Amino acid sequence: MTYALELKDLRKSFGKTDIIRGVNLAVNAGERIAVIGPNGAGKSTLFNLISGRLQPSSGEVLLNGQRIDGKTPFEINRLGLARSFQITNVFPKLSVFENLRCGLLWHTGARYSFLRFLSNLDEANARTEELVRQIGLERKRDVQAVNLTYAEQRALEIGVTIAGGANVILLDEPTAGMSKTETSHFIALIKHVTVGKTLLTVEHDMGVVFGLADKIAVVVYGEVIAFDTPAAVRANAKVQEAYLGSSVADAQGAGH
Ligand SMILES: Nc1ncnc2c1ncn2[C@@H]1O[C@H](COP(=O)(O)OP(=O)(O)OP(=O)(O)O)[C@@H](O)[C@H]1O
Repeated sequence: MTYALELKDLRKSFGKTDIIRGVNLAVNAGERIAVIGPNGAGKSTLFNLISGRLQPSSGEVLLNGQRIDGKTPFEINRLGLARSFQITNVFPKLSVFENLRCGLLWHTGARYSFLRFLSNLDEANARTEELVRQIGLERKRDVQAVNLTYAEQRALEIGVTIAGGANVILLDEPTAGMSKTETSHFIALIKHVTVGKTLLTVEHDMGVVFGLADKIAVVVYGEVIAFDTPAAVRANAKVQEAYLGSSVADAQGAGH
């Protein structure tokens, strides 16, 4: 069976310090995964290893069954994995529509051939209009990105991330900095635009985690100590002790 994303005994050391210590993870196509864990557990490092920003010390990363460890972020993106805030760019002076069309055309390789660019344009425009609708920014279609609200900018970033048609999407804390209302609206939006795609998020907000994820991967001290449904993870004694316990302790500490 081919997984959308598979990590095999993945390891990463910085100098003599082992940060990722033998991670195995197999994600089915179409699953939404939240990666959680205490500060410094290695979540961002894991995302950096998957997206090619960092090279593993050992182990394998497979995207749709194909080895991608050792490849550049650009090559990995071309193979169908998109990460927000890394590969994608929102250009402040371009409108919502123009930003989305750039993301789309960039991925279709239009920049290599002007003739191909022209022949693809009608189709690209239609697809871009659809993206504008998908991210709920129809009324802001022609507004420059710089003039959008914060939540709208984040929605646009998600739109640009999915514009290239990647089937595996990595999002770093997609709702960070949003109000409660914006957050619940945004969870619905993420669910909507990632239907049929495989999604991995790094997330600290437990409301988002339990609202969004089919499965949760709990990373503690460079290892995945649990990978299961939200209900099973919530009930997992090891997780309660290692992670949820510590966040209760943090919350209590913050109250003093
Ligand atoms: N380039 C690097 N060189 C050395 N150490 C690093 C490097 N990048 C990360 N680390 C260390 O690796 C550990 C894991 O960091 P990482 O950012 O992956 O954790 P995290 O789980 O994403 O934390 P947070 O939730 O705080 O973002 C930390 O101790 C960090 O200091």
